[in-house]
Parts: sequence; structure tokens; C-alpha cells
Amino acid sequence: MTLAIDKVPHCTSMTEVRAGVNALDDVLVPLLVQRSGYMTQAARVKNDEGLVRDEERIETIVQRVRTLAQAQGGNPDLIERIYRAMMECYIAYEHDELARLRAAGLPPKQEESV
Ligand SMILES: C=C(O[C@@H]1C=C(C(=O)O)C=C[C@H]1O)C(=O)O
Repeated sequence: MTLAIDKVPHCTSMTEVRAGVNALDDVLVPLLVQRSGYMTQAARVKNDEGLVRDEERIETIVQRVRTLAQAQGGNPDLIERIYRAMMECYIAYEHDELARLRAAGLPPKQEESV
């Protein structure tokens, strides 16, 4: 299979570079929106502000995407930085979504009875 890095053509102008970037953004943005939909799902399923940030899951994702980046001929450090920044945005969004769902009537999770 062709590596992602090998799909980038040799460009001779910024017009060509920017056309290539725009074409990738046309693919990326719908996927980022779809990913945000899972944050809404996570907010509702967790229904607990204290569970929104999950450090163990963050580290699992970082290791996973580093491996994926390497396999596609990419720079794992770059992809890790992008993912860490992106997940902070999604965590903030998940907090916002939980607040929105609560305001819309999602009852707070019941405390465990003893
Ligand atoms: C979606 C989750 O909530 C948060 C958002 C994550 C993400 O952007 O992938 C990862 C871990 C959590 O801090 C989750 O716990 O899986």
C-alpha cells in the first residue's frame, strides 16, 4: 500500500501546495466533526464531569497514533503534538456538551448507594 507521505506530489508553486492542503481539509473537517459527535456521546454516557478527562485513554491514543504515523512515513512527534492539542479541544468540548445536556434535562448520575 502507498504510504500517506508518498502521496504528496513534488510542488512547484504555492498554488499547488495550497490546493493540496485544501483538498485534504475537505476530508479532514468532516472527520473532525464526526469525532466531535463521539464527544457528545461520551458526555452523555459518562454523565460525570470527573470522568471527562481520562489520562490513561489519552496515553493509549498517543501511543496508537504514533505507531500509525510511523507506518505512514510520518513524523510521530508531530502527530503526537497535534493529537495532544486536539484532545484538549475535544475534552473542553465534551465538558461543554455535558453542561448543555444537563441544561437540556439530562439528570445527574445517581451516587452509588451504600
Ligand atoms: C472521548 C473520551 O473523553 C476524552 C476525550 C478523548 C479524545 O479526544 O479522544 C480521550 C480521552 C478523554 O479524556 C474518552 O474518554 O474516550
